[in-house]
Amino acid sequence: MSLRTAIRHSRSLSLSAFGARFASSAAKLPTLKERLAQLIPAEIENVKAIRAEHGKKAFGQVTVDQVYGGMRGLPALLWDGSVLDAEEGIRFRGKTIPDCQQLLPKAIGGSEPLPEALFWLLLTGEVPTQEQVQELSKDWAARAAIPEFVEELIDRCPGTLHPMSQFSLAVTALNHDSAFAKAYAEGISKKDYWGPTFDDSMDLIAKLPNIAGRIYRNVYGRGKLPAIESTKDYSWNLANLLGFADNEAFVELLRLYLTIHSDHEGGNVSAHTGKLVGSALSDPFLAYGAALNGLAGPLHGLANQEVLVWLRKMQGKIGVNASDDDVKEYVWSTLKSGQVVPGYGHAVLRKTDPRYTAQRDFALKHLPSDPLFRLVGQIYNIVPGILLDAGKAKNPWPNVDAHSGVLLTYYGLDQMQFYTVLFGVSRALGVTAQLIWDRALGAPLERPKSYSSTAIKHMFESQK
Ligand SMILES: CC(=O)SCCNC(=O)CCNC(=O)[C@H](O)C(C)(C)COP(=O)(O)OP(=O)(O)OC[C@H]1O[C@@H](n2cnc3c(N)ncnc32)[C@H](O)[C@@H]1OP(=O)(O)O
Ligand SMILES: O=C([O-])CC(=O)C(=O)O
Repeated sequence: MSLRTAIRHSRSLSLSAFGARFASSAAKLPTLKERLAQLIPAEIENVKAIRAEHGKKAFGQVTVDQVYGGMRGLPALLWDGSVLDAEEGIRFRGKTIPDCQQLLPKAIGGSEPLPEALFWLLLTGEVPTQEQVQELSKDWAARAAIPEFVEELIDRCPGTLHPMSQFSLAVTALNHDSAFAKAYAEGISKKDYWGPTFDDSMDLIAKLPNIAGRIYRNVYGRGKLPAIESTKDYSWNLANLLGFADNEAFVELLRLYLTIHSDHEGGNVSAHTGKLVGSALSDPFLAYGAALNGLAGPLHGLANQEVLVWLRKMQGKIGVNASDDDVKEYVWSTLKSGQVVPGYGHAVLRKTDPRYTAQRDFALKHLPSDPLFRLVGQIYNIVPGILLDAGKAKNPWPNVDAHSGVLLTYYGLDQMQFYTVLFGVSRALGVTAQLIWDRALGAPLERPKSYSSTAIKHMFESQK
């Protein structure tokens, strides 16, 4: 088959064609791994064709300011699961959040998308059937148990150790049973890397609820962990492990939460870290442990904790039904003391984050008169103007973290230090999806060039 025919062939295997072919016999629907195995050869050809045609073309200039400025806007990474537009926000394989809410399979009686479906979409670019999603839920439930020594490791952590540190410790320790590390040690061929990477990724995702639940119950004294239920979906099981499955609205919130926090293209700290560490052929557990350490920073995933801490401090200082003027004064005092307003601003986005909007819509539906939700809305009307007046932030609008904590708090999950763990459960979907593709496409070791300030000066002085 010629290159072009192969690419055309891969495109023609769109969901509809594929679905139609298998519609006659539901039993023949491929599993996620089988579907990936079908997609990989054509995608390898697709990438070859892109490189053959465009490989020597330039995106544009790299400026010295970009080197000093956190590489903003530098085109440097391949990431297939999602692409971020500064104005519109995220699209998962071309689909907006409202598209996903409409198109992805849901739980029976539910109205939010299932994160299982989002993972399928991220990996394949295709919307799975209800049945494929159910199979994935079952598969993850079957893989959910964590080794006893990891349970002991978590149990021995002092309650004062931040839940994110406990989370990253436990995820790193899962590398003990890595299929990829074992296969590599046994001399697996490069072309087969993706298989054990897929298996590890599925194990990792499946085990995160038990890890998160155990940390939550240990740190906050919530008693014994229930067993995973194999007939329930991933979010229900996570809610159950945390002790909130009785509340169907909370389970729906988790489904939405895990879907929208999963992926935000490749350059954010957690995604890029996972990809970078994976490029050394560290297995998915090691790569994701590293990603979690990045997510635990206050300018990234920890901002969801910081928002709630900040809101509570604000309420402590100016009361629960404060006037706009009091809120304004509090925001200015935050800025004047050299701190950031958590939950506002973004490295790429220049408009309100659609993940914020999705959570606001959820709040309007489920908790419209909650006082903390009202405060979040009040702040939305105040902070952007102040950040614009302050004149530094390039984006004065709220990001995803400005809204998540208020929803969790409403349902009784008010332990703010735990919030980033939930973010970490979700982000595993996006990071592992790309790790699998990276290994399938033979992505090389990442190793960009660095310069010292002296070298930069010399380079341009010698050009004068
Ligand atoms: C899931 C996520 O990771 S979403 C982001 C979560 N993080 C937060 O919400 C923390 C608050 N926000 C911020 O700190 C920033 O907006 C970031 C880290 C998200 C993005 O940083 P950058 O891309 O560097 O933002 P930007 O180019 O607009 O920064 C320019 C200046 O404005 C400041 N600024 C940006 N956002 C804010 C903010 N929310 N409050 C106060 N100052 C801000 C920056 O600190 C920077 O100041 P400096 O020149 O003194 O260093
Ligand atoms: O894109 C970013 O830099 C940060 C972010 O919102 C995310 O990772 O979800």
